[in-house]
Amino acid sequence: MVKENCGVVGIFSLDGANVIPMVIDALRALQHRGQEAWGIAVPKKQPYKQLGLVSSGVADFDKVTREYESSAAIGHVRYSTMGKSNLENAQPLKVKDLCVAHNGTISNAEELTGMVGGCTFTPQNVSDTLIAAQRLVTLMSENGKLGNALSILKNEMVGSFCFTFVSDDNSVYAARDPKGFRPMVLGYRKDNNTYIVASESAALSAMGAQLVRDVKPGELLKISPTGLESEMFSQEKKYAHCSFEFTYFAHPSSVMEGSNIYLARKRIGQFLARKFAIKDADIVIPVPDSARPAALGYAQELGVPFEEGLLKDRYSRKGPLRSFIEPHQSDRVEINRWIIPITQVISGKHVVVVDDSLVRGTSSKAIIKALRRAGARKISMVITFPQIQFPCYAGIDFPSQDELVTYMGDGRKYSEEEITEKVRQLIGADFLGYNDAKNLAAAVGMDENSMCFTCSSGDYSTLGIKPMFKTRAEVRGE
Ligand SMILES: O=P(O)(O)OC[C@H]1O[C@H](OP(=O)(O)OP(=O)(O)O)[C@H](O)[C@@H]1O
Ligand SMILES: NC(=O)CC[C@H](N)C(=O)O
Ligand code: SF4
Ligand SMILES: [Mg+2]
Repeated sequence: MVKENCGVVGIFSLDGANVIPMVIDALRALQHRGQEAWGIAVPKKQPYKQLGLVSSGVADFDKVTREYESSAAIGHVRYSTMGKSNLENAQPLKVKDLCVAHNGTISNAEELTGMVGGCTFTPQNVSDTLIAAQRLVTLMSENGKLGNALSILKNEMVGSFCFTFVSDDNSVYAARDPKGFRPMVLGYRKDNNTYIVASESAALSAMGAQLVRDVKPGELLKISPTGLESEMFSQEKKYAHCSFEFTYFAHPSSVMEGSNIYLARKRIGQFLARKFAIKDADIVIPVPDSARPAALGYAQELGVPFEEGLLKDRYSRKGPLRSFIEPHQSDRVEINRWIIPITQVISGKHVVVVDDSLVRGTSSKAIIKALRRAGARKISMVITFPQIQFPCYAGIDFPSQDELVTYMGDGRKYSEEEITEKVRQLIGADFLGYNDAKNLAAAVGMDENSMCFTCSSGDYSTLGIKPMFKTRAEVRGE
């Protein structure tokens, strides 16, 4: 029942400008966070929603801009986590007079359905966002304000959220969960006196807005005709910013918790080269696209030539898409099948191939096969994220152990080294090395204890649970 990482945006213009074109630009800039569906909501209307990429709706942009004209709006790009990847579950969702866009996972949505009533839970039909929104609206009718409702919901729910809301009374709200699992920033555009809240600063750059700051974990922002207001609905001090954002999810141009993602990835590569100094390598190549900055950092640190040895086929059916966030395994395989090696770069060489993560192993299996076909003499693979052995319940789409490449399934306890060796054999590399949490946090320049590493450590204390691992079939009903 757990996968996530959508992109959310909320915009309010104090000068009364029509913010719809800005929402569209922001959603396009957040496309890497969700490629299944997108939508926009304004006060007093049902949300506008479409399946597919934002760019595929280009023919309707003018019409949407006219028909949904508003100085207050929210938007969403979806990477489905609970509930089918269909139009009904696409976001924003509307409950009474509140529209909501959600990045995150409410992993105990099943439990919460008991509190909202009228909903029969099955992993196929439930949308955690809808359950959370229904619960919030109920809590608001009992307790008055959104801040009060969030301070209750945070104790009832397990998981993570960054919400943007637009209400029929013409206000935009944004809230970030108390641990700050998912990213969220506040921006401002001077020329039309407009505040923007978005998952990443890439969305601000896309519309010529300035980054003001990160939204604080546990903070609720309200933007209305009287301006910007902030209140804290939680006083939590121990944060758990998702470390996976820094290696894979976020856009390289974004600034997150004060660090630019491209530069952070380059440093992660440099630090990884100190951990695995493969001095007899002939070339260093990235797995396109997200590992590029890390591979560059790795190569520069080691003094080994950086080359582009693999290219994504951007003309194939799913060519421009990210494979990992596709909902179906067949599409993940298809995207990786069309990564083309350059034989003249690879042939006869000891290649260090750098990737940002090894989760289900779909990508590495395909990549190493392609490098062998292109005549690589030796293949060493280094991964900028630590070994993933445990499901994520706070943000990314691997809700079960059985879908992970590290899962051995025989009930025996394996050491990290033994698992690395098994995975190495499975993907067909000559060497496999994973980063570790300490090295990764040091490269980003953050305190390791303020970051989430649950999927590698198995320590679920930040979520306050001791999970009973389920299979993907049980969790997703697939
Ligand atoms: O082990 P896996 O389950 O295959 O997942 C990890 C791979 O998937 C991601 O790439 P993706 O194809 O999503 O796109 P990108 O690198 O171009 O962003 C990630 O960068 C790894 O390459
Ligand atoms: N990726 C997300 O953050 C998804 C939000 C929500 N859980 C959904 O399934 O739609
Ligand atoms: S468990 Fe892993 S993927 Fe999930 S939020 Fe934590 S670091 Fe990110
Ligand atoms: Mg990749």
